[in-house]
Amino acid sequence: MNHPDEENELLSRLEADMGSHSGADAGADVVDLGKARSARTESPDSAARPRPDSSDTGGVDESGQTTARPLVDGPDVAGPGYLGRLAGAKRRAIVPAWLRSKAELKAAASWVARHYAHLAGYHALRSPVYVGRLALQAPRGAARFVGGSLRWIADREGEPVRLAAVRREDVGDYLKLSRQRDGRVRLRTLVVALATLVGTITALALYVLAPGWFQAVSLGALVLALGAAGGHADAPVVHRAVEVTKAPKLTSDIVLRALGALGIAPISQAQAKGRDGFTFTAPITRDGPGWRAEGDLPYGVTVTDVIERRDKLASGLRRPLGCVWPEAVPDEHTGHLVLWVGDQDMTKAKKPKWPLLVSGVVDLFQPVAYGTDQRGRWVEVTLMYIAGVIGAIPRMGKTFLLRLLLLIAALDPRAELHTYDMKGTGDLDPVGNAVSHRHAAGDDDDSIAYTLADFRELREELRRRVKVIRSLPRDICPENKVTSLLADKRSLGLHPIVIGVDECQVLFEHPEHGKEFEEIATDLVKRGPATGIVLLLATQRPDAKSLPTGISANASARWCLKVMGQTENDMVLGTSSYKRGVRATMFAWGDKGIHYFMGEGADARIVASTYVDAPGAETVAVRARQVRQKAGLLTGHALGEAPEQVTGPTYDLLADIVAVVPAAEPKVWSETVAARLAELRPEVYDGWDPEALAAALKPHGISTLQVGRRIDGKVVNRRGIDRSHITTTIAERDGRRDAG
Ligand SMILES: Nc1ncnc2c1ncn2[C@@H]1O[C@H](COP(=O)(O)OP(=O)(O)OP(=O)(O)O)[C@@H](O)[C@H]1O
Repeated sequence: MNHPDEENELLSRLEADMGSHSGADAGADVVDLGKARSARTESPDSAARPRPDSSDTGGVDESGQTTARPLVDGPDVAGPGYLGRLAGAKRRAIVPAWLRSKAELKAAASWVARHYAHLAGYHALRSPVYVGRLALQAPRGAARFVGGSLRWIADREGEPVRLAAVRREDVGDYLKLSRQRDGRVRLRTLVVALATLVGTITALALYVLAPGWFQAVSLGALVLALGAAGGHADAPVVHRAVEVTKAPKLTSDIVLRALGALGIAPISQAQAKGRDGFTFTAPITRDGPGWRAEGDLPYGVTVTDVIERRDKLASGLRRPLGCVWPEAVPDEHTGHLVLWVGDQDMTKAKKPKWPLLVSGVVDLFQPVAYGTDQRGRWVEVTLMYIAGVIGAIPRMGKTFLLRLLLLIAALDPRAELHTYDMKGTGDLDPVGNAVSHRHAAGDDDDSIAYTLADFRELREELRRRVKVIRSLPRDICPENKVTSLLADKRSLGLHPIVIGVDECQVLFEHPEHGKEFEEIATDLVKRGPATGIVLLLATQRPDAKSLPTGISANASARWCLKVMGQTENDMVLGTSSYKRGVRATMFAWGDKGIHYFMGEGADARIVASTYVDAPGAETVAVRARQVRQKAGLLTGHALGEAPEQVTGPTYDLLADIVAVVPAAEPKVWSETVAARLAELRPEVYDGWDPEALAAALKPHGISTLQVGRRIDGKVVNRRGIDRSHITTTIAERDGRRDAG
């Protein structure tokens, strides 16, 4: 039988052959595939070699000239040489990863110890019941023993053969067998007589000589042995103490059976023809608490096709869905499948304890463990230099994940936290109230105003930081970004700022301030990471409205729990993630906290975030607060201080002027502008006169000028503004900002 790749190669050669003839008689060639195949089978590598005869390398055209057929297959020597192959070879780890992990070994050892301690306790408690049951079964055991011995003496096992000889009326055989039986019976009778004698003497000796306890033990052992012999197969005396989860060994047959059941045509067709439909490239091995199989799918089948049918794969493997994790290997071809089958469902498997739950602080510039992968190994995240997006359908663990990340941030005493729980259920309160510089919960007007004021402050802070970084000497700030050392220098004010917003769509969809929130958040996402400002946005409705594309496209860290469709998936995980097989749609409803994590240029990984409930979060936050208190780094909301800007929010004067002066009015008197501004935002502009406006415009480099207006036929000159000056200044400012 030909291998599929050989067949494909053959077909492409035939196509090439047909193509070469097409000039003379296009489409007229009839190719006998059967013959061609058998020719191919006879000479397996002949197709790859250019053949010398002219009929194969070309043809003869009408003018009698030989036409050279372009050779598509190279000469014999193909591919890298020995050294090249060695350089490109993939070395398997000498010590498997799971053996290198001390934590994993420790966990395994303690599981084994606890398992046997449980067994011992369970059976010790039930041992009197076991003894009673065995004693009850002992008479039956004794009867079986006597009956069995008598049958043995009488050579009952030979009886069927003797009867067969009788039926055949074969006198010779019968006599031979009878003689043999007589000899056997004599010998066995002797053995039994001797054993009975020895047994009786031993019993008598024990009765006379042995101490009482020894007699009791011996009698007990005899009764138990007879009890065990008298048992029924369907009524075991000793019951199971542990229902061991049946995690059968993953074999190649099981993998092939499961792949064959996926309904992927090329695999099914190959298997129907007696081939495997999957080529294992490495032996199936233990990998952490599970099995790992690796190999190539048939041509044209991608790992994505398998991931899409994860539920069918689980059915084929006869394992729970949470145990079955097909994955693509990023630097391999798209048909290279790694199948990891865990012993236990990922959601149910016991997770290691999060070390930060009980002790320790964090350096946000360093990676910090926040979850575990399918194999139970820690997955780390570096919260600095990122802008992150968390997306999921409701109730999958989005808020818990955001809170977990904020707890990590809280444990770096330098980090200034701004926490916004727009859902308003108080999920972020443990962090917010303990350590946050700014914190609000709910989507009422006060919370929105508070958040807006803070966002405006953050925008100013971002601008300040950009200037500070630009002004720092190269040797101190070589990469033009905040480093851990720079963050330590309090005089520079470049400490990490971590902003977490749950249900961020509330901000971006706000009828009045939505655009401004979007503008500031986009700026923070784009320029924040380098300046030490980290924005983490969580939403349960990842679409273009709730997560503006300027933000979702620029986020460098993405966490995607279960979502329902391709659009949401790609919105959170990045364009064409779904196509590449990174599909958070495959998570089951019960996969709470399980998500795809993509960050820091790394490929998507499946992670189960550490479960820290509200009391746990409170404990960690209290510890974080104590550390901050000691370092004198507790500020703002955590100290009970109200922000200064809430009652008098900062504003964008230039944008406001453009809003109130339409393009049809190129030049307007200052008093008109002031009146319109006061109408737009009375809390800010009420009481402004032309002088106040002129003073406010001065820092922007804009001065007022004489504007003449015809009133009652006379030209009246007053101070005013030229709208084009305002728009030019805005364009310059925004241009600089974008460029920055
Ligand atoms: N890492 C986790 N491991 C196990 N269970 C979790 C995990 N994270 C969250 N859960 C469970 O999922 C539930 C929902 O979590 P959470 O409130 O974070 O969801 P959500 O996506 O924010 O929901 P909503 O959209 O309603 O705000 C929690 O009550 C918790 O029991």
